[in-house]
Amino acid sequence: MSGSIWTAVLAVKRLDAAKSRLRGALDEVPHERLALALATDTIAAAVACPDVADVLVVTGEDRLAEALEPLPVRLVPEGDEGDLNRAFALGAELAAGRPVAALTADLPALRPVELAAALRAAAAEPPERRFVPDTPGTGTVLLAAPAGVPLAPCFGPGSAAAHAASGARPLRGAWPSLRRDVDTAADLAAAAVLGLGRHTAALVGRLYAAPLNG
Ligand SMILES: Nc1nc2c(ncn2[C@@H]2O[C@H](COP(=O)(O)OP(=O)(O)OP(=O)(O)O)[C@@H](O)[C@H]2O)c(=O)[nH]1
Ligand SMILES: C=C(OP(=O)(O)O)C(=O)O
Repeated sequence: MSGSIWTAVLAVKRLDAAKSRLRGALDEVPHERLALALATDTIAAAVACPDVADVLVVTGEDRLAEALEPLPVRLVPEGDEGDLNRAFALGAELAAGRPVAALTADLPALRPVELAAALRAAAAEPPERRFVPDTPGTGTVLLAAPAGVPLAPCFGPGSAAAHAASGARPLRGAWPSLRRDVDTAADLAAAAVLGLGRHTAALVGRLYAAPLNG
């Protein structure tokens, strides 16, 4: 199955609390701007994916509206208390009969063609929930549910095992830019090797550029 069929749901934590494991990793870079850039690049890649018809961003962060203004996304207010799985479930309820792809918003190297390939694999028969583990294999970057099937997200520490235990099937494609979530400075360096999206690159690209004279 291919074509623009999916509703992508991305969750973004409030910037003052987001990406706490990255805080202070790059002292020249303001932390909240970096957290915003990571999310913006991920969301822009989802928008550019040919298999995504609709992008919902669930957040309690007011500053996201301005940053995402140029992109055709729907912002869904999360309410006061942050809870990642509740945020994904809230977005999934608004998917209007489409299959849902819940994606973490910390994939600054994400290439739309790799997301498309994963979504096509997720749409294979039989219709069932499928997920893509992160590069280390313990977390989850993508959880996909067919139309009419509850998303039942189990994101959080150890979510790959939790999603498997919930009956979702892991997808085994390579998709390095999809699997490369950024939690730490080492993850950001690895994402830079893959190629950062333009918002993140504008902030940190020069820190990872290869020296000109060896
Ligand atoms: N809307 C919403 N998004 C969340 C929440 N918690 C995490 N997220 C988002 O979910 C994705 C994956 O979460 P994590 O990798 O744990 O990111 P994080 O919580 O910002 O990072 P740490 O503070 O280092 O744990 C990121 O895009 C976060 O912005 C939440 O409570 N609400
Ligand atoms: C929320 C998750 O991200 P991380 O483990 O990278 O915090 C997850 O993998 O479910």
